[in-house]
Amino acid sequence: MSDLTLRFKGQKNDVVQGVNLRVRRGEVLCVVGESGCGKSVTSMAIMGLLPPNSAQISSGKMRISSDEWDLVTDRLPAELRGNKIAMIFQEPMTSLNPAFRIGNQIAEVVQRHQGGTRAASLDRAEEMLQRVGIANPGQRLREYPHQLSGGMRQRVMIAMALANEPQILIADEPTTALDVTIQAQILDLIADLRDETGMGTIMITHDLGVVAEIADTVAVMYGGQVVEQGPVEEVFRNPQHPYTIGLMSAMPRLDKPGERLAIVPGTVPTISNMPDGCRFRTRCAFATSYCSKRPSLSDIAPDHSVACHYAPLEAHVRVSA
Ligand SMILES: Nc1ncnc2c1ncn2[C@@H]1O[C@H](COP(=O)(O)OP(=O)(O)OP(=O)(O)O)[C@@H](O)[C@H]1O
Repeated sequence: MSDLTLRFKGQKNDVVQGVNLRVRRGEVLCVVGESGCGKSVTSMAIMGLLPPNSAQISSGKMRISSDEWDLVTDRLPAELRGNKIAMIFQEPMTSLNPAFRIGNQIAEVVQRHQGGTRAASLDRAEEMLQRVGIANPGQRLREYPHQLSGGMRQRVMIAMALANEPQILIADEPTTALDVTIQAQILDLIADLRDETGMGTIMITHDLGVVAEIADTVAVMYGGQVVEQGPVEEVFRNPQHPYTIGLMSAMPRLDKPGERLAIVPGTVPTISNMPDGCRFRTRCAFATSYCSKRPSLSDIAPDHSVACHYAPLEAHVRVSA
């Protein structure tokens, strides 16, 4: 996705500004940042799920292999949704309809994209339930969402999202509401499916433990902008944007998954109070008047880019950040 910029009606600032995200086949890109930094809005824009009467997209293009569309004028084409790109949410009931048996819901999605008989789609639904680790899938097919536990509903939603082997999976905080054991199982499942099918995954999370466990690349968002992006080991080892350095300074240890982002001093300005230029400058210990000019995301190493006029930061600055 390139150059996504959007605002909500009545706001004088963009809530997402010039965001580029790229995920390759078989890779997991984790998008991290404090609450309200625009992670979910970005994924909803990709999926064409923002309310058209209140969200105004002023630029943005999507490309999945040879399919390209303009997010300003076009919504995600229905033939690609669920087929080339699928999304799972924190709350599975966003995707599941309480009134229908889960087998019928998965089969419906399969038949819509692959055609074939009802019986074949139900077979595929059963296979997918098995694949996501649900015991007695033949029996579960006939149950309604409310008959399943939260963890099972999450698996059903994943089964449904992956039934047509999408090339891109967007997962918005898929494990936040789950207990640690189920969380680990779901992450393993996503990693297995990525390895098996080569899908690219964009995972939105607050949890640096999840990032350390599953990400190949990471994009750090602040105030609706990507401020740093790169391979996960590189960004963890050598963070360069003062915001990323702040997040990492109280970095949870990799053996303690489940810890949330560190608190960076200060609060994110509201959209109407966002400063011009670098949006982090009101919280940045190193800001100068030059920072009222917006820094572009520039490479400081292969594949590692940072939106800061002063990157790469001198070592002594990074120690005191
Ligand atoms: N429909 C809407 N109308 C107006 N403002 C909205 C709407 N949806 C989201 N916003 C605002 O857009 C900003 C970005 O929200 P978003 O949900 O993308 O943040 P986030 O980074 O995903 O946060 P969280 O981690 O808490 O989910 C927030 O300030 C939010 O209040």
